[in-house]
Amino acid sequence: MKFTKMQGIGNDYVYVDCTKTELKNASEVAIKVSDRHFGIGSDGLILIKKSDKADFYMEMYNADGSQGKMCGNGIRCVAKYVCDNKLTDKDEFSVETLSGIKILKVRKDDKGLVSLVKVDMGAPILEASEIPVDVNNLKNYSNREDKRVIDETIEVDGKQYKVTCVSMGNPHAIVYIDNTIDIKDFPLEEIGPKFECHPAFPEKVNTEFIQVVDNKNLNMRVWERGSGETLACGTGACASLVATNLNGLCDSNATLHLLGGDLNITWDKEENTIIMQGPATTVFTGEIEV
Ligand SMILES: N[C@H](CCC[C@H](N)C(=O)O)C(=O)O
Repeated sequence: MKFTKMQGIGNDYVYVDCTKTELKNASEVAIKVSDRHFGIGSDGLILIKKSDKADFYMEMYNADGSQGKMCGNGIRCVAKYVCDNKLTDKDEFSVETLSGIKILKVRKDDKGLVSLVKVDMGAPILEASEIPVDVNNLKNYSNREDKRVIDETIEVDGKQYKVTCVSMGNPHAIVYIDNTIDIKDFPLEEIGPKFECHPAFPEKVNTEFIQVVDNKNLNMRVWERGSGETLACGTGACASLVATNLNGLCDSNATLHLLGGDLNITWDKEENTIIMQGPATTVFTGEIEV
């Protein structure tokens, strides 16, 4: 199998061009190639396919073989792949995902290669049942009229946390940590998995831990459903901007500072859509027996 290894601010995936050939057992292949010792090493596998509703189709798998419905860092790399490999000559095009069709705009460098990608990530989903969140497994859910989950209480491993939940086509729980600690010292490996599999999240959850630096800058670490800690999560950055704005802690545009780099996120309230802008990088190409 020919592949291209790419990363979006350190969130790295193995990309396979399936516009002409099909890949069987993608879930098993995702587990194999993601292994950082016995495989290529990645946060998962992304297949680029033809679509009859958009210019391309992105099929995404986490490192544990589970299929993801949307991947923000991944879709930026899909945009770079299809342009740099001349699968399209457009600078603006659409990519179908399990969470709907996304519109992407690329910026190219002086060699004609994509350096920056702007993605219209669509509207944030805030109603508990659509995220989904089972509010019966939150502590004293406030029974908001709008059925949202904003600054509610969740008990994880006997400790209570305030949580705000947002879907960007995939579920996210956002938790705020105070600025007295260095975010790198937060015990993510211990707490992340307990959020991921908490009964409040029937489809599991991606969990972002946020420090509010000021109303234009947020520090973020993330424990991803199906992949564990990643250096960045595009949908998570979008969900975190929305959650933090809903909690009155940041503007509708902010820079998310992740371990792997920065993402600029805007919540266009008029259109009610989230715009994400960030880089996409090709690391190497290769072949592997699968
Ligand atoms: N783990 C996520 C998919 C990858 C999302 C992330 N890598 C991004 O950039 O949005 C899920 O199962 O919902």
